[in-house]
Amino acid sequence: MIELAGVTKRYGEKVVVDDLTFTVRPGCVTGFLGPNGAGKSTTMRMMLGLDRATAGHVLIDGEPYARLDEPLRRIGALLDAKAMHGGRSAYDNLRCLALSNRIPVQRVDEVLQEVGLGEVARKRPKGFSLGMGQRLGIAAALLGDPEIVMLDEPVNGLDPEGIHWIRTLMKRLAAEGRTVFVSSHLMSEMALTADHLVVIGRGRLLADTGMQEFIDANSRSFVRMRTPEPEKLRDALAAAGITATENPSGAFEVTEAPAERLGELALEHRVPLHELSPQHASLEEAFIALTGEAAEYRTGAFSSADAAPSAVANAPQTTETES
Ligand SMILES: Nc1ncnc2c1ncn2[C@@H]1O[C@H](COP(=O)(O)OP(=O)(O)OP(=O)(O)O)[C@@H](O)[C@H]1O
Repeated sequence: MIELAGVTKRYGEKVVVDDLTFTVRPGCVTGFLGPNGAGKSTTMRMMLGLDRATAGHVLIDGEPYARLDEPLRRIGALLDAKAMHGGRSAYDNLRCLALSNRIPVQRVDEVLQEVGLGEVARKRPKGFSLGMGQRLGIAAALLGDPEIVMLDEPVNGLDPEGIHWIRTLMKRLAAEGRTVFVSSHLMSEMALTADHLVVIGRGRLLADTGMQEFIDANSRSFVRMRTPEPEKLRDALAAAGITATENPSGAFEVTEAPAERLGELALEHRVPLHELSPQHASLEEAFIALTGEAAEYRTGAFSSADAAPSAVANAPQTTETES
């Protein structure tokens, strides 16, 4: 378990992590999301004692990282896959890590096999592809067989097979009762992997909630209807007291009634339908709706007005400007 209480990090005048309090629990995959520059890596570095918090504290299974006995056996992390010594073989990199952390050296072969680098164990990481480097970083994180695994953007550079592999690995680690904390910008991947989400924007906590609850709370579900006789559908809906919005392509969007009720209503009024489809928002839509205002760097293509109305209404206030 990882517990953060009031964790704040300032660089000069700039507050990059602002009073974060949340707990990462065992037995599930917790996704850590936030726009570029939100403070995710800084938070992870503070969890590992690599950066000192300006205020507040982080506890790893009840203790600060610095006080952990044999820390690699408690928490394994991938923060920067390029941190390996490029001139030393993959095997030697991990062997040094094992020896300095009193981890049996045979574990090196086990983890290299596990991440699919068994055949290149004697090769130097400087010749590795981005994906191979990520796998080696993950091998290092798993070396001590830790109860807590923390991965910063682990799918960076991985091909589809590699992405599938890391997803399966994280789910297995969580199913074994371990604590898995992972950051990623790939929303579709996160939606498939994480059970729980912690979302930050400009260093502040925006959400700490289950995956489905997050999507439900930050997006709008509706039923889309298309008909060649819009006048008739308008009348039928109005007669039933149901409000619909019509989008520029001519489709009707209804939030007030389920698809079953709308289908029956159309039948009753003899309105031909070309489409009757419930629409559920994706994690990506919910994420953009929640973090749009908090994004430090974004293109002009998105404004909060593009977000679903209910999504904007549900988002916490994040309108203060950065110092
Ligand atoms: N050593 C430092 N000195 C000053 N500012 C820093 C330092 N490290 C990070 N920052 C700033 O802190 C903010 C948060 O950075 P951080 O890398 O933690 O964000 P992130 O959420 O991981 O971003 P990304 O998704 O782009 O990796 C950024 O504005 C960054 O410029």
